[in-house]
Amino acid sequence: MLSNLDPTPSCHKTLLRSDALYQYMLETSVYPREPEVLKELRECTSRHSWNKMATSPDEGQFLMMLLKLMNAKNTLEVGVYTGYSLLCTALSLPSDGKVIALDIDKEAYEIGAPFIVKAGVAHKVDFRDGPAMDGIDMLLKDESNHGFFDFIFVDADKNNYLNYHKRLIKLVKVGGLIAYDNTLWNGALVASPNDELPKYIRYYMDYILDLNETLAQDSRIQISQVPISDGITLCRRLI
Ligand SMILES: C[S@@+](CC[C@H](N)C(=O)[O-])C[C@H]1O[C@@H](n2cnc3c(N)ncnc32)[C@H](O)[C@@H]1O
Repeated sequence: MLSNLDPTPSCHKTLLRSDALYQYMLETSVYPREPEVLKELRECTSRHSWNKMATSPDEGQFLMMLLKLMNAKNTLEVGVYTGYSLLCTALSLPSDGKVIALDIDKEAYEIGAPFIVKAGVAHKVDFRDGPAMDGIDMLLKDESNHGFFDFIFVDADKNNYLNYHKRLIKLVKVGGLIAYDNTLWNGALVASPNDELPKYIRYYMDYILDLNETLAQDSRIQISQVPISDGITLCRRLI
């Protein structure tokens, strides 16, 4: 199931970089180190109409670095699409690691699933079809999941990010990370009121503004907003 909102602009670069510089970075330090199976998944996804939603390869490389540095073992992903970030995660976990992956779009997940199998990491992936809020509430019901996750990646319905945050802060362990994607929202956060913005950018903009302000005030977390891709805010749980 895919949303009706217009996905026109590329989320793969922030306004901070020129196209040429971004291309240079991809060709010099990202593509040469991108595992073959991720490349194949990216190429397969590029034929899909909503391919701009996929996590960019530079952001994927960054997530893989983070997961390795943290020795992450138990992770949760909210918003899978065809699974680029999911496969980055599964490739970075130890062989007994697990990623629970929540999405309402099983059809998109199934496009990427063969690449997860090909990579030999399917045993680490637990895909759960359905609204992410239900999946998260289900996890919360079991107290053994509280403070269980090393890393949580959130890349789904932006209007719910703050509702997710209220819940996810209980699921991530103290010292663990929640990463919210698209927190620079294609640069629209600083657009002037007269600027023409695609419908879906305008629709979610206030939610992202609210999220950014709320995270900045939340004393339970340390934050770092990283201007990679469309912006990712890392929240390390402190208490
Ligand atoms: C930006 S894409 C995720 C991209 C993905 N991380 C990747 O690397 O390709 C957003 C995804 O969130 C999913 N989504 C949107 N609303 C959702 C909801 N309420 N519950 C679960 N998934 C949702 C969409 O189906 C879509 O696949």
